[in-house]
Amino acid sequence: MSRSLWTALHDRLHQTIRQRALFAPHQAILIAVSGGQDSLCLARILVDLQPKWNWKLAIAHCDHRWRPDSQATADHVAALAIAWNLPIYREVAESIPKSEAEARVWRYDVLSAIAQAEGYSAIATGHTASDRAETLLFNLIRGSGADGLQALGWKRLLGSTLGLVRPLLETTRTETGKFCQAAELPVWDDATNQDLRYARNRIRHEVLPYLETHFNPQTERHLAHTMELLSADVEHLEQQAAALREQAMGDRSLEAIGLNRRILGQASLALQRRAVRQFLQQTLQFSPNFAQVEKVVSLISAPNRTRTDPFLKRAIAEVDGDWIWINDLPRSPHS
Ligand SMILES: Nc1ncnc2c1ncn2[C@@H]1O[C@H](COP(=O)(O)OP(=O)(O)OP(=O)(O)O)[C@@H](O)[C@H]1O
Repeated sequence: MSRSLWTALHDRLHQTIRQRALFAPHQAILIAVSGGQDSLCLARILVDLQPKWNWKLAIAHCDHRWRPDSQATADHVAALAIAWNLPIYREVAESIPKSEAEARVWRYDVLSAIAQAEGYSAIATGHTASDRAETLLFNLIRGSGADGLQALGWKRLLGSTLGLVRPLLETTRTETGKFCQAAELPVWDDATNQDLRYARNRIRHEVLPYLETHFNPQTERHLAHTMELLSADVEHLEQQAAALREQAMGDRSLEAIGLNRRILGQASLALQRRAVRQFLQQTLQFSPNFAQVEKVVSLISAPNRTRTDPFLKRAIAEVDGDWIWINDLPRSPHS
C-alpha cells in the first residue's frame, strides 16, 4: 500500500522540523489522519523520516459519522496504519456534530485525550499553506484582527505536556496531491470538499482561482506568507502584553483582582487591549468580545468611580483611583 520514494519534500520537511524545532528526537507523535491527501502525505513523510529521528509514531482517526462512507474511511486509514506497522487509535462520535466548529472541538478533545492516555507529547496535523491562505481570506472578510488572521501557527500548546504541530504549513495542496500520486498513496476522496454550500469550499474553488487568474498567480503562497508574518508579530505582542499584565496586576495576595491603570496608561493601545483581554480571560475564565475589551480599556482614562455593565451577568469592572477592579456580583438564585 504505497511506494517508497525519497523526494525534495522529504528534505524540505526534515529541514523545517529541525530549524523550527517542531519535534525532538525520540519524541512520541500522534499523527491525525483524516484519509485525505494532506494528512496522508504528512504521515508517509514522517514515517520515512522516522529512522533519522527515532520518533515513536502512531495514527489517530476520528469518525464524525457525517457521511454514509465514514466507517469505510476509518477502516481505510486503519488498514494503512497496519500496513506501515503503526498503532492506530480510532474514535467514533457518540452524537453526530451539528457543525464544522462542533466537529473540530470534539476532534481536538478526542485527539488530546488519546495522546495523554497513551503517552504522546505531540499531535501532528496536515494543515497546509493552502489552508493558511483560505483561513486568512475567510477571516479577513469577517473583519478579524491580526489574531484571527494568523490562526494557523506551527506549534500550539494543548496542555502543559502536549503540543499541536503543523509541519506542512509551507507546503501547498497542489504539492501534497502530487506527492500522493507519486507515492501511490490511497487518498480517500471526501465529497464534502467539493460542496459549494460551504463558504470554505467556495473560497478554495472559486475565490482563490479567480484571484490567481486575474490578479497574481502566486496569491495562495503570498497569503500564506502574510499569515506567517502576522503569526510572528502576534506572538511577540502577546508576550509583551503578558509582561504588561503581570506588572499591572500588582500584589496578587490581595483578595480583589485588579489592574493598575497608571501602568496600563503608559503602554500603547495595542498592548492595553491585549493585556486587558488576557486579564479577563484569566480572571473570569471567558473569552471577551471586542466590545467588552473596549469597555474595560476605556476605563484606563475614565473619571473615578466609572463602572461597566455586568459581564456575563456576573462581574463588573469599576475605577477606584489608580485601579480598575473586577467585582464578581452575587449570583441570583435564578441565574
Ligand atoms: N476525521 C479526522 N480524523 C483525524 N484527523 C483529522 C480528521 N479531520 C481532520 N483531521 C486533521 O486535521 C487536519 C486539517 O483538516 P481540515 O482542514 O479538514 O480540518 P479543519 O476543521 O479545517 O481543521 P482545523 O479546525 O484544525 O483548522 C487534517 O490534515 C488532519 O491532520
